Amino acid sequence: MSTDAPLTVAIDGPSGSGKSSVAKGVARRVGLAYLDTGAMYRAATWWCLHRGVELSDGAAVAHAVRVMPLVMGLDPAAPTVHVEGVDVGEQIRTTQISTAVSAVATNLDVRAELRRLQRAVVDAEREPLGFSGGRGVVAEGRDITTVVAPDAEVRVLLTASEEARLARRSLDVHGTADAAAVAATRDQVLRRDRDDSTVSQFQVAADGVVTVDSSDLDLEQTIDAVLVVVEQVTGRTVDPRPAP
Ligand SMILES: Nc1ncnc2c1ncn2[C@@H]1O[C@H](COP(=O)(O)OP(=O)(O)OP(=O)(O)O)[C@@H](O)[C@H]1O
Ligand SMILES: Nc1ccn([C@H]2C[C@H](O)[C@@H](COP(=O)(O)O)O2)c(=O)n1
Repeated sequence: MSTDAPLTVAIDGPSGSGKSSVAKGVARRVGLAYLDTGAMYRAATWWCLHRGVELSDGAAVAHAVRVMPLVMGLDPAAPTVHVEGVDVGEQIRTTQISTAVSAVATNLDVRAELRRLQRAVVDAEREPLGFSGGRGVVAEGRDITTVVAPDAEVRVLLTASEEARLARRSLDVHGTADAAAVAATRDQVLRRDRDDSTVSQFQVAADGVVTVDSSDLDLEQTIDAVLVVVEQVTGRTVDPRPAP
C-alpha cells in the first residue's frame, strides 16, 4: 500500500455470497485485521444453547449475550473465536447453529450489544495498539456498511445469484452441489436470509456502497474485484497477487 493511513473496509451480503472468504483474502493482501461479525452471532447462539437458555426468551438471550466472555481473533490467516476460553470455531459452523442463529440475530438487544463490540474493534484497529498496528480492519456481515461502520472508507455489497450461493453452500456442507444437496441447503441460505432481512438491509446497496457481483467470478477474481474498489476509492495501490 502506498499510504499508512488507517483503513476500514466494510463488506455485507447475503448468505453464501462469499463475504468471509473474500474479506479474509482482502485483509491478507492489504495487511489488515479481519472481523467476522457473523461468527459473533454464531458464538452468541452457541453460548445461549450451552447455558440452556431458551432462544424464544428474548430477555434471557439478551442477558446471556451481555455477559458472554467472547474473544475474537483478528488474524485473517487464522481467525479464531473463543467463548469462556473454549475454542468454538468449529462448533459454531454446525447445522444446529446455522439453523438457530437467526433467532438470536433478530433480537434487537443482542444486535445493540454485538454492534457495540464490533464498533469497538473497528475503532481499536485504527489505533497503533490494535492487532493490525493501526492499519485497520476488514469487517464483514449484514449491517457493517449501514450500521456498524457506515463511515468506512470502503463499503462493498457482495452479491451472487441464488443459484451460485446455494451451490457454494451445498459444496461446503455436503461436498456436492447435486439437486438433493442443494435442496437440503435451502433453509441455511434462503430461509435464513429471509429472517435476517427483517432486521438488516443487505440485499440492495445503500447510498455510497459499491456492489460486486461474484456470480461468475472465482474466489481470487472476487478478491481482486474488491481490491480494485479499494484502489479506486482510496487512491492506494495494492500489491499484485503473487504468482502461483
Ligand atoms: N467467487 C467466489 N467468491 C467467494 N466465495 C466463493 C466464490 N466461489 C466460490 N466460493 C466459495 O463459496 C463458499 C461460501 O463462501 P463464504 O463462507 O465466504 O460465504 P459467506 O457469504 O460468508 O456465507 P455465510 O454468510 O453463509 O457465512 C466458500 O467455500 C467459498 O470458497
Ligand atoms: N453483521 C451481521 C452478521 C451476521 N448476522 C447474522 C445473520 C446470519 O444468519 C448469522 C450468521 O452469519 P454468517 O456467519 O452466516 O455470515 O448472523 C447479522 O445479523 N449481522
